[in-house]
Amino acid sequence: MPANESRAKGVTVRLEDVSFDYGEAPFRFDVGFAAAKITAIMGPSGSGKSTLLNLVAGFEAPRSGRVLIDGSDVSAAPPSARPVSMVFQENNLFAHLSVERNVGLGRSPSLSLGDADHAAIAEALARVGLAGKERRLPRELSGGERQRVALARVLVRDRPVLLLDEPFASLGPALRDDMLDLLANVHTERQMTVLFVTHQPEDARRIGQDVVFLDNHTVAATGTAADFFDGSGPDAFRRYVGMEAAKGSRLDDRG
Ligand SMILES: Nc1ncnc2c1ncn2[C@@H]1O[C@H](COP(=O)(O)OP(=O)(O)OP(=O)(O)O)[C@@H](O)[C@H]1O
Repeated sequence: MPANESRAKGVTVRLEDVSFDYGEAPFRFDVGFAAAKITAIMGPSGSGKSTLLNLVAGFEAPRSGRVLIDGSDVSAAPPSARPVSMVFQENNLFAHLSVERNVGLGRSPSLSLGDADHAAIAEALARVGLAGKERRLPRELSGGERQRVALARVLVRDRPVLLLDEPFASLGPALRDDMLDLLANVHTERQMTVLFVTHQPEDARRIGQDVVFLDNHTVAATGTAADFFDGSGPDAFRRYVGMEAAKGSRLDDRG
């Protein structure tokens, strides 16, 4: 994209007295996310992290309350009408489409792409280190490269809010570090508002500016990453991080 073309900067995201349920124990979220920051969303398995992202993305609708993006009520808007991109742990790509076309979907869902679109796609693929792999199919890429394609699609889509649901969880530690660096650099350039679900305290600490900690289908604590990680974070969070660290060391023992 030419330097003078305007880019979407991060905007605030707010769940205002949102309630939701899948027919069982209800969720309740009343929480705001600062514009242009990376917020790590953490919490035990089943606490509601993916559900929260799905409410922001529009894959689920609140029973009551409102989802506000940049102050506008998007509660009734379908996902495609929200200024949001989302990257999942895997399966972000269409298996039968080339890298280039998978990224192109971020510009045009019908893949009607003009010269400017092709230039933006090439720039994004170069940015994530995939120049030369445009014609490959997803199965011809490594797991890390597939997540880079998903990130390139986010870049060409250029929405002000980026939702990441454990995007690097299936990658090994070295690759994960590379992806975190790439994400941090892209965030510095684009300044989008990032909601980043992760089970890895070290990932949250490395790129998170704020932390939202969920427990039992609701927000148990919020604060800056510095507050959470300097030892003064909430008790429930310290217990959770202790449990995750213990799990990690058991895995290391096995490896
Ligand atoms: N589509 C669904 N239908 C019914 N129940 C669901 C559905 N999706 C999630 N749940 C339930 O809602 C609760 C919260 O799930 P959610 O995926 O939001 O948790 P999470 O914090 O992201 O967990 P994890 O860390 O394991 O990914 C869980 O008890 C889950 O079983």
